[in-house]
Amino acid sequence: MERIDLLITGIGRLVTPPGNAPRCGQQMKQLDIIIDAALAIREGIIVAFGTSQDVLELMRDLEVVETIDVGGRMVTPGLVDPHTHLVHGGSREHELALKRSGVSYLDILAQGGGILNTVQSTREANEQELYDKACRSLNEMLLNGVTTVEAKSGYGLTLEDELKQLRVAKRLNDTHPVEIVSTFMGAHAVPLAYKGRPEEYIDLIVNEMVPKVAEEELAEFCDVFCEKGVFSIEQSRRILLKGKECGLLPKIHADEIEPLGGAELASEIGAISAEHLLSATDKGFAAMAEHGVIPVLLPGTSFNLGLAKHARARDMIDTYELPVALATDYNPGSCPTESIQLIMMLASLNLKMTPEEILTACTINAANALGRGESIGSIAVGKRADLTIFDAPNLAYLPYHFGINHTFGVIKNGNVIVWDRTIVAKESGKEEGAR
Ligand SMILES: N=CN[C@@H](CCC(=O)O)C(=O)O
Ligand SMILES: [Zn+2]
Repeated sequence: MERIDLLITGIGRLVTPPGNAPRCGQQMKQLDIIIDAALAIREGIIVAFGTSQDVLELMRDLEVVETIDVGGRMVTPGLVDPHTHLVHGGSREHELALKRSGVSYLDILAQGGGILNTVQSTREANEQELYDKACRSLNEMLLNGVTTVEAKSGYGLTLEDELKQLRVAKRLNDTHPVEIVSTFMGAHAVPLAYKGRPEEYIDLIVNEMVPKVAEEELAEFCDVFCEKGVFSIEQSRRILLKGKECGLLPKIHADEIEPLGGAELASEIGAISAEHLLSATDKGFAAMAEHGVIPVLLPGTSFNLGLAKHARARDMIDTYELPVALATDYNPGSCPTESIQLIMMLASLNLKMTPEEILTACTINAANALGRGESIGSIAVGKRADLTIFDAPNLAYLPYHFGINHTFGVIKNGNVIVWDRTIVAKESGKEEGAR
């Protein structure tokens, strides 16, 4: 008799974007909704879902090992956070007064603070300390309903310290229920030791760091902070093309503060995504649409930096038909929050995205920004059983009732990891190293 490992019943509302591909433009509003649903899982994979009546009929002759009733709650695909700086040492609350007095983000960096401050704390921390701190953040993300998280390096800025951050990310992936996707970001800032000699630091990145990270298979992506006073378009191109040559797919922090042309560069070199984009131009959006670059928007960062300007999500969706994704950008400087639900609220408030677009942006489009559209990001037969259970009557309730966590439960790889707002299991079905 065929076996079902977990049957989920009592789903008041099952909500998912359809398919595996990035959802562009008006497609972002189109979701599949099943009222009074059930879902069946075998070996971590969704094998059936539909109305309770249909699924229970299908289950009639099968051996069901475990059944859970979610009490009429709403179920969506597990949320995906495709842009974070998860692994780092220290925190930067001591810069708050400076920020509030009007000193800009880039000026704090130029004075040796900001990112460089966190570089110092990260270098001073050992792997266990970095692991423990990141693990606490990851637990917060999980409790918020997130099942996959991208994590960038970029607070080491020496070969050894970058590898240290990436090894911590790998260990988190091996031991924590949430899946971690690693990005090498040695080009996050020019370290103090190379002040005034950025080309020499870029030589180090290109000649030593990128090949070593690729050889040790410590990252899938390569990212650069392409910004005035940080890395120029030409420098970013050189680093990202080297990454691509070594098998690290390009991502880019693009046009966040100044319209340098990062969106155009992302298009030219075939980046999977371009992120931030507050100052990106129409030319940049058109190029991204032509080359299939996914915009990853980070409304928590513009909010926390107190900027009047926000990413032009409506133009990206309505005019350029881009597949917008959303992320926390969790980091100790510009966006110290793990809460994807706060980001959902800010996407509604400041980016004017609809609840349907927001769910699409946090699931299938975010999954595609990590090259994982085939396996996660939507509820479909054959996809991984990563699900979030919300204590909310409908999707609009999430950005509407803000400032609290609506996640009741999380299923990862078919295992119940969070139940009644509590982490109840430490394993996600990972084969190696699960705690
Ligand atoms: N903009 C560059 N990097 C991060 C901030 C990192 C930091 O301030 O520590 C970001 O994406 O916002
Ligand atoms: Zn970032």
